[in-house]
Amino acid sequence: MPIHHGALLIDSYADFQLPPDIMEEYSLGLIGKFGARPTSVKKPIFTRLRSNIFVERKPNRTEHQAPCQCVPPPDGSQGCGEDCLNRMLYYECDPKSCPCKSQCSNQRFHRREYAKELQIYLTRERGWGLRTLVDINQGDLLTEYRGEIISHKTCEERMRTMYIDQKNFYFLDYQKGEVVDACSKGSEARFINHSCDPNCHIEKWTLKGELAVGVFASRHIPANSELFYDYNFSVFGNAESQQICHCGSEKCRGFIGKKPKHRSNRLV
Ligand SMILES: C[S@@+](CC[C@H](N)C(=O)[O-])C[C@H]1O[C@@H](n2cnc3c(N)ncnc32)[C@H](O)[C@@H]1O
Repeated sequence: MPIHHGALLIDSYADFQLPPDIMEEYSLGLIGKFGARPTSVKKPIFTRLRSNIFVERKPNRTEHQAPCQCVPPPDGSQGCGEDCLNRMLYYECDPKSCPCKSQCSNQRFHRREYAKELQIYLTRERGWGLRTLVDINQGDLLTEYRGEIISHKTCEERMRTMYIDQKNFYFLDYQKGEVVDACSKGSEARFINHSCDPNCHIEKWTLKGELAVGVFASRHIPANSELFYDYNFSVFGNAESQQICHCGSEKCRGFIGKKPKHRSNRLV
């Protein structure tokens, strides 16, 4: 480019929109502005993933999901509602074969219909948390919990080595024998804290032969509320190291997650 043209561009103003990926990271506060924090507190560092990484095996890739038997509503409204066979079984419809075509409402992960205005911010007693800046309706998909898919054996190994000094844990059960590890690579869902009276819950949906782990609103969530789900999944570490819960709800059980039954070092 001729040098004088560069100078012209620098001096001129033009509206532009950031690419969707960068815009998403900007609105989460991962770049530029960031939810309120003292200057001494560092931004959490992690690699943001757009899909899970399968560390020890190849992902299943089933291209075709059996079509449901829904009929597209003749008035053009959304199809594949509550009585869609795929929806009832927690399968997303295949965009190529769903009879409702563009009217299908059962492709939320595929279409990335996540909450638009989530923000990572520093809480008082729970470290970083995730909140919504807008009202959320009951049943809405908020975000997807992504990370590295590893076996329980690798998870235990990582806990003994890589994560030995970790105070925060970012694991979620994926399927039998496997865990989503969002410690160093994941999505904003890794910042969702535990509550004994949560406003969100986890649902696992099947999409092209693999699971998508979604965080859904369990009730109406007003703007500026922190998001929580119940970490009722696995026990990490031993009884002595079990973490005290600061969810602040009247139903608080005192500890995060399930109470360990015995005092060995174990996962699950
Ligand atoms: C998945 S991370 C959530 C994000 C984390 N707060 C952070 O700063 O990155 C889980 C960790 O957050 C903290 N945490 C989550 N819920 C909590 C709660 N109700 N009370 C106290 N700490 C909590 C615990 O240290 C837990 O191991």
